Amino acid sequence: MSKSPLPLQSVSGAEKQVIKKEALVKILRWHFGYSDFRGKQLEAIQAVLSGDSGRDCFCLMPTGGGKSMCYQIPALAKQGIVLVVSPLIGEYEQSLLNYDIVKDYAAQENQVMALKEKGIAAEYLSSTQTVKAKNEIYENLSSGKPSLRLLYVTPELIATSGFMAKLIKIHDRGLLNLIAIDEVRSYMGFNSICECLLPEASKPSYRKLSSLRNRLPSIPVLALTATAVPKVQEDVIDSLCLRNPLVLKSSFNRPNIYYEVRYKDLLDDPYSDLCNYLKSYGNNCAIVYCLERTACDDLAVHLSKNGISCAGLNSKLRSSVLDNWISSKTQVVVATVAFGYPVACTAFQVVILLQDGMQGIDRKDVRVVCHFNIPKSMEGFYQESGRAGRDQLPSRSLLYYGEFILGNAASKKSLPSSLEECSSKKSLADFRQMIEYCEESGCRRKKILESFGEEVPASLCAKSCDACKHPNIVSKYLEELTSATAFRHRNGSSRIYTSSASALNDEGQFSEFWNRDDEESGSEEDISDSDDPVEIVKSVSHSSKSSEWRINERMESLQRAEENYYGTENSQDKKMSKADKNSISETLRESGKQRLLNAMKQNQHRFSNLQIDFVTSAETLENECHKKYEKSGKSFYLSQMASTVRWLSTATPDELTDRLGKTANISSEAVRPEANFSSPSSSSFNPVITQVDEQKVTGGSVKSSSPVSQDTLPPPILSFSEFVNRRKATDNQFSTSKRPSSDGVTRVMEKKTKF
Ligand SMILES: Nc1ncnc2c1ncn2[C@@H]1O[C@H](COP(=O)(O)OP(=O)(O)OP(=O)(O)O)[C@@H](O)[C@H]1O
Ligand SMILES: [Mg+2]
Repeated sequence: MSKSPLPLQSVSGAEKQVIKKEALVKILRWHFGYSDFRGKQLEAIQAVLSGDSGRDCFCLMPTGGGKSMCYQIPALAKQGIVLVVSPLIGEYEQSLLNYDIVKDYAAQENQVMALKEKGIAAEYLSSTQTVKAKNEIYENLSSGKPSLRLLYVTPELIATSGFMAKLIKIHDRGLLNLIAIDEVRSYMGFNSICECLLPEASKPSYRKLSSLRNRLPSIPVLALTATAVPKVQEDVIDSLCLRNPLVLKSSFNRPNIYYEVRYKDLLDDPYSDLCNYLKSYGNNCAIVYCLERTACDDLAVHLSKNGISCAGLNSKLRSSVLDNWISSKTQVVVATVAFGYPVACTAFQVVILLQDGMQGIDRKDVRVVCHFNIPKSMEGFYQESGRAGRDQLPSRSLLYYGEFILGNAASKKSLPSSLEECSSKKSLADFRQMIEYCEESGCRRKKILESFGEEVPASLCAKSCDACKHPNIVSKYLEELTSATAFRHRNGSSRIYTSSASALNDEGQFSEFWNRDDEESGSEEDISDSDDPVEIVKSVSHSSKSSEWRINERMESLQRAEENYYGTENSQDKKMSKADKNSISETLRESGKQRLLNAMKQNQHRFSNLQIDFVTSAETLENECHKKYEKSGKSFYLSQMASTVRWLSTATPDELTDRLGKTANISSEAVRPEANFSSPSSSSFNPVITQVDEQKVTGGSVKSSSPVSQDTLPPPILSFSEFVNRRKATDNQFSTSKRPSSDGVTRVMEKKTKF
């Protein structure tokens, strides 16, 4: 299917300066079949086509807003070529960070294919193309009358002298119309984070984009981005040397997306919750983002088991998975989330594709985008959730909020400290916005838009987020979450997870889940929100003054939560009057034990050398959860059970032994050295829980299944305040300079501590 461009004279308006709307709409209809321009498209197009040499333009439009059209129409409205620069990781960053980078760039390929299908002459130049294909493109460019209208290139190519020389030749022949720099945020985000560490000689190629302006001063530059916080906007204009650009900013509001957060801690089983959610959307298409590679795999298994057709993405499967997805054969794609910027997106091959590739892949009917883990930044979240509803039809963004990780010094490798500091500051601030999005009441949409500097009334949302639609329910969840957090602190667990070498799971990845040992040994100086040790290296800071305030804030809020908890403990009588309503039936307890037992069996490969009685151990852990319920209510019990099940999926044998030991003072049947329970035929896998009665633990430890009697209480576990104070004391012993007495947090802790 080939369409010849419309005769050019029909687009020249009577006024020489601006091409008339009607002429441009004609082109739009002829080539793309759309009846009119959207948002600021027309203004952008008219700006770059205005006058003799066009005007620079910086166009901020939401994901799916139709940015591509802003350079595709100019390419068809004027003889000559539009050069489109799309982001790709540079060689220098590759070698610096030693990442395994996927070099081909699906977005470019995809756009070019779509244009060709419409009969528009477009090509891309990338390292994945054959020499023959590249030569054909160059031949076309140097021919008397090139047929090419759009040429997509990477910033790396722009930076090469060979390509620049060719470009100048094209320009000198009067054939270069416009330079469009798409997804410009990617360069600038990277710039902001990492620029400080790059030696001058190795400045990445995106920095050399400014040379386009110097070498080709008469060609208008159109910069486009879907997300740009005000600071980034300034960066873009400066770095690209835009001259008096027309800045066009559309609202980032995506009115057709309903935003919702679900709290993992309050869910019985987030996996089934997600399955049910996706099922309720029938055969519609969805994307699920995960933090960890293993979580992707787990989720893919869960979804498949539940009859949801899905595919995880990895480098080998990538093309076929995407093909299937684009052609609607696969309903759900489970994807690993990226850090938000290309440099950090490359730990897994799939990520580049997701972050950048997905941007160009124009599947419009994604109805649900789910984040199974908290994204690293609002920008990333916006981009990813923005994959939903590009056809403007009602769609949903669902975020499962759970725990996050504090990385400690042990996880830091050998990145230059300047990088750590730069990336840490930025990532902490970014991450904080996401926590606020999840943990604060109030309109979610407003929070998203405010993070991009847009002031909007809450009424804008029109009840299309959970906080606006069900404010009471959301407040209740948040209250429960706060109490659960405090309660778990009282009982030795935390929603903040310190990560260290021991928190690495079998595959060398960081667990999302709490590690009790780490809490005592870990440093609270660093926050990492990464799924990969290499990423963590980048996202944490050694000296990390920048992260300290975050930690301080976090500690204070946890301490407040803890105090709330003790406050409510005093009014326990009042609470207990609701006991009936809150009561946990024996059936629920039995099913809880079964769940724990199943979780142990599922993870038996990790515990096979640990000679423990799974049935008794499950009972012990359930008792622990039940004991907590007695104090605080059913939701705590459910929350504890859910998090224990999740914890079992990542706990190391030592951690399990330790927890069982702490919980039940076990020295007896819960850990039986003589028994080998690694075989499925072993009696330890007998699922009949009632038999546990015969295996009661004696000798001062667990004596009965439930309820736990006073004399079987586990050894006391430090409260959060005790923990902080003990840390403080230890730190003071080592060095007074490490935690000076002027430390605001320490003083706050001292003042507030009740112990
Ligand atoms: N004026 C228009 N009328 C109707 N549909 C349009 C119009 N302009 C663009 N579209 C369609 O909207 C969809 C999104 O466009 P496009 O891919 O250019 O968005 P984008 O802003 O580049 O998004 P992203 O940030 O995800 O790359 C495409 O299918 C495109 O064909
Ligand atoms: Mg785009």
